[in-house]
Amino acid sequence: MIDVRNISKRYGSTVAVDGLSFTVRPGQVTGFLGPNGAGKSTTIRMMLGLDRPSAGEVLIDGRSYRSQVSPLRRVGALLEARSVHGGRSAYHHLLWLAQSNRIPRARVREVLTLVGLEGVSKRRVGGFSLGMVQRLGVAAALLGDPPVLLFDEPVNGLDPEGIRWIRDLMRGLAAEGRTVLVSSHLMSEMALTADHLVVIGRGRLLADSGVQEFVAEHSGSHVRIRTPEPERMRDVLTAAGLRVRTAEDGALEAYGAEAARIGELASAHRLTVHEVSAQGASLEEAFMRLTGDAVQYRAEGGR
Ligand SMILES: Nc1ncnc2c1ncn2[C@@H]1O[C@H](COP(=O)(O)OP(=O)(O)OP(=O)(O)O)[C@@H](O)[C@H]1O
Repeated sequence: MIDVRNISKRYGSTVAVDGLSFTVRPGQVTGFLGPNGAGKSTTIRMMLGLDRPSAGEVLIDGRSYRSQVSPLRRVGALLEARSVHGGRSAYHHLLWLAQSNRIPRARVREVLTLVGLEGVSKRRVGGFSLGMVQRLGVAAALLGDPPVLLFDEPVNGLDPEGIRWIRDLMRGLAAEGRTVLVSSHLMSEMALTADHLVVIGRGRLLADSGVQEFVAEHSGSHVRIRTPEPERMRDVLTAAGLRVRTAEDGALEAYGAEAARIGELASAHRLTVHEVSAQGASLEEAFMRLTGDAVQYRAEGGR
């Protein structure tokens, strides 16, 4: 379990993370979502003790990363743009990591097989494709068989097969009871991978909920109604407990009921309708709406 307690991080006048608190629980994939520059990487770096919070603390299974006795056995991480010595073979890269963390040599073969690199383990990493480098990064994260795993934008630059592989892997790790946190700026990807979402913008918490709840609360799906009697229609819908707003073109938008129910209400009150249509909203739109202010601020404030 990861316990983020009121952490903040300033870089000069930039507030990268601003009083952030949330908990990442075991047995599920938690998506850590936010637009570019929201503070995801900074938060993950603070979880790993690579950056020190200006305030607050992060506890992993009750202790800070720095005070873990065998960190690689407690927490595995795949960071963005990781640098691997290009002249080394995959095997020697992992062996070096294993030996410096007192992890048995046999585990190197195990993780190479786990990520499907056993056939190329003697090749120089410098000649690896992005997908292979990513698999090697995952192998390193799994080396210490840790109960907690952090993945920072793991699907960036991967082809569809690689994306599916990472997704299945993360779900498998969570199913084994591990704590899995994965950052992304793509809502659509998280909807397929995560069970739980932590959404941040401008370094602040915007949402912390199950994926299903998030969809129900933020998807904004509604029914669009065009009628020559909008006032009366609005009264009928409101009386039936629905939330109604008027769109820019004068049509009504009703939230909280299916199109069929609205058709029935109109018919029961002898209201003429010219259109009753269900309007789905994608999760991506929900995410954009939620983080819109944060992004706008960034565009104005610049980096
Ligand atoms: N070392 C640093 N020095 C100065 N500013 C930094 C540093 N690291 C991050 N920042 C700033 O902190 C803010 C948050 O950056 P961070 O990389 O954590 O965001 P992110 O959500 O991971 O975004 P991205 O998806 O673009 O990586 C940004 O405004 C960034 O410019």
